[in-house]
Amino acid sequence: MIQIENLTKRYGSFTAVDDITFTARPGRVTGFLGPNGAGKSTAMRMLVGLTVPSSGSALVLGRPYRSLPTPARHVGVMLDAAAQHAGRTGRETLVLAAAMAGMPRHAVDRALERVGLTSREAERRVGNYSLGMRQRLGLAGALIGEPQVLVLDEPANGLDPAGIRWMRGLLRDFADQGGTVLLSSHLLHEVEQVAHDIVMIGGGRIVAEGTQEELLAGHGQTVVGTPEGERARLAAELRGAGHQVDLRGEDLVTNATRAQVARIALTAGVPVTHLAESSAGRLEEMFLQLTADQARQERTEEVSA
Ligand SMILES: Nc1ncnc2c1ncn2[C@@H]1O[C@H](COP(=O)(O)OP(=O)(O)OP(=O)(O)O)[C@@H](O)[C@H]1O
Repeated sequence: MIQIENLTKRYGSFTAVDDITFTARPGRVTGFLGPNGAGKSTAMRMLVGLTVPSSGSALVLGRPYRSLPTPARHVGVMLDAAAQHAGRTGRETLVLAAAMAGMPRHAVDRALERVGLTSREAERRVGNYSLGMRQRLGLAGALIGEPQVLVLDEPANGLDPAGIRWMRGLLRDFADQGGTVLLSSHLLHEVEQVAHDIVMIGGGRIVAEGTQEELLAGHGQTVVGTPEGERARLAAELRGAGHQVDLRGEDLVTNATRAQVARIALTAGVPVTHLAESSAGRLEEMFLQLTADQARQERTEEVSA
């Protein structure tokens, strides 16, 4: 179990992680999803005691990570697979990790086998590994202490499609055996494929949270186009009839069905220029919006720099 409560990190006047609260439960894979710069890595670093929070708390198995005795026996962590010592072989890297975790040497062979690195590959220097091999080695290091919890930052980075499928299976199996998995990703489809629960973060804040079914299901939304001058009136009529309404750019998006919208618009005498069922789920729309916002912000920062 991972419990994050009101966790915040400020760098000067900039808030990288802004008052986030969520729980990652045993037996489930929790996907921590957000565009680049959303605050995922900062939150994970706070979780494992590498960055000091400005406020709030992060507990793993009911305790701060730093107070766990032999943390690697409880929590497997992979934050930056590219940061491994390039001069060591894969096996040496794992022998060290096993020693630090107080695990016997045969744990190394078991970990190599679990991540699909051959003994021959394990004898090569990490500096000569592909990014995908480094990810496998990083995961082997995280698994070496037979932990109940995994904290993985972008674990699928650099893996080919077969590797991604393999990783998905491994993480699902880990959760099926009662483990807790928290993994971050900036790719919605990657998270969709593996996570039972999703926490979506943008600009340091949680913008959506729930089970995959709750968040990814099409929510029966209808997209309505009306002339600009009529939009507010139709929104008010829809809200008056108990429907939810969002104004998104030129469109009005509502949870009312097309038939309900048509009836209400007709009664109110509001012209409708188009009326369609939303093809994307709520999460996908929010995610695209977040990514677009982030890109806009980066462009603005570049211009003002
Ligand atoms: N030490 C630091 N000092 C100042 N700002 C920082 C520091 N670390 C992170 N940030 C900023 O905090 C924000 C969140 O960064 P973070 O690395 O947590 O995002 P992320 O969601 O993991 O993104 P990515 O997918 O690109 O790794 C970014 O704007 C980043 O520039």
